[in-house]
Amino acid sequence: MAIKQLNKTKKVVKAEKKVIPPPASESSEQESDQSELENDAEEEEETETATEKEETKNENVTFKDLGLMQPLVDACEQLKFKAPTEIQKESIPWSLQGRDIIGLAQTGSGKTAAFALPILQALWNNPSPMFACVMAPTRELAVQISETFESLGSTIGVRCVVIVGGMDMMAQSIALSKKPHIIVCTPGRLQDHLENTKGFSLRSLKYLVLDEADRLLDMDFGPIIDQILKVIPKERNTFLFSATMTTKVAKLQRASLNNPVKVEVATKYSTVSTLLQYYLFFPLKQKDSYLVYLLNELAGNSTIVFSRTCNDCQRITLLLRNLGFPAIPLHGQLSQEKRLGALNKFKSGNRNILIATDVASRGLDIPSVDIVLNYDLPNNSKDYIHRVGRTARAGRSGKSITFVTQYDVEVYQRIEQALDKKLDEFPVDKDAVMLLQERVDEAQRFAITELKEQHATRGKGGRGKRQFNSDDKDRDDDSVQAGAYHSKSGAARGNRQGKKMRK
Ligand SMILES: Nc1ncnc2c1ncn2[C@@H]1O[C@H](COP(=O)(O)OP(=O)(O)OP(=O)(O)O)[C@@H](O)[C@H]1O
Repeated sequence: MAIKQLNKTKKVVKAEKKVIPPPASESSEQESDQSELENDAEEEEETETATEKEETKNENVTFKDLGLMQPLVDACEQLKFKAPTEIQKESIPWSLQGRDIIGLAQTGSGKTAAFALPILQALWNNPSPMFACVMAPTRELAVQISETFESLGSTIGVRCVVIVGGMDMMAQSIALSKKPHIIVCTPGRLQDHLENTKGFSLRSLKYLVLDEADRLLDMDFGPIIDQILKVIPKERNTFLFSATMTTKVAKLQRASLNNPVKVEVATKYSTVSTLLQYYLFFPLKQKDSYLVYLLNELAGNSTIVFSRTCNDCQRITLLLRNLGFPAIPLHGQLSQEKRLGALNKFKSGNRNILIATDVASRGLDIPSVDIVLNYDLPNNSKDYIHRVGRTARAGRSGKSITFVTQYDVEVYQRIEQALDKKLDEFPVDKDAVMLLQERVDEAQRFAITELKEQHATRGKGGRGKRQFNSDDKDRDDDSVQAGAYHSKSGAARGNRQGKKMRK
């Protein structure tokens, strides 16, 4: 194979190279996981230096040229995919040749179809139940991947099932007994079925995909993946895809790849050129005022606000609703039904402000997202890349604004370092922000009282002991969207309905 030297800029590249050296010890693996969280820069040093690349020769490649059969070419056309994206161009021919793939490409660059299309073609050529298993780190992402398989495979009658936590085990067991072709799952629930569902096994599996592979191979999921890998055939194809692929040998070792082709369509922490990234620096005590100011300024845009914890997510939602913003929360302490409901409302435009934890940071494809606000800084550069990647997808434009307080400077500088660029400060009218402070403080006090009430309800062990279910339901109705929010905790709040912040 013709090979050229790695080009550090955003070039389409191709590589063929055995990347799996001998196993590392468990302890060194844990250390490396830890250091990855603590310092992204360290990982950079471990990037393989010998990776060999080749530039794309033909810019006008079609889906047909990649070797895809006509029904799949037709499906792409139906989805209005005019031409393959770079990662599709570079990986699909290898996948069709039966190679294992490590695929790295920017957020929103079409990685899902890059792994789904060759699997669907292989399924067509050799149909069998339990043909492929796709794992994803979040339930919402699993649902979305399944939808992609179904739309791309509609012309060949593919049958998919989604196996994720928070949903009824029995209904899933029944769905599995119907022998679907493709299982899209989160690892924990799949393991649960492998252990407890009679008659279910993955012994005939031909393809395993780890989407957001670096996340799936980390400390949280890794041990479960290890267990699953023990009970699936070694003779299979394995695809790893992510926008921030790990280069840690011990992690890649975990996936038991067989002489994989590494396809990189981006440098490690690159973001798309259509994404405009900004930061805002201010004292911590003004954080909520800045948030409210920005949401006012950016009213009409579809916005995701990322917070660090479920509690913060819930508090910010209540605060914004008290001020008349159509905000909806998405975090791991909501019931699964609520999570999917929130996502659907946001996707459909029914609510245009989603307040989310990192449960929404990876993989979710919501074309209409205009703005990502990092209310709290992400833990590391990888999470930053995935969060801001919820906008500016598939060639569209988008903006991200990251809040930086006096306590965040070090982490923020590490992110800038990883991005290898200095971001611009987002222009604001500071006097206008100051004018908001009093009303925001007041709304904040109400939000905190309300949050305490929610916690008290949960503590009593009623429905959804661990979840923000019932109270949240009260909030999440159309009257809230209209800003006509009525307080349970005092008439005073009702009087504030008129004080809407939105222009
Ligand atoms: N060839 C194509 N032409 C046009 N649009 C495409 C093409 N392939 C995929 N898309 C669309 O691009 C969007 C992003 O794709 P996808 O969700 O697979 O991105 P991704 O690379 O997996 O992103 P992330 O890293 O955030 O998970 C989707 O809406 C998808 O339908």
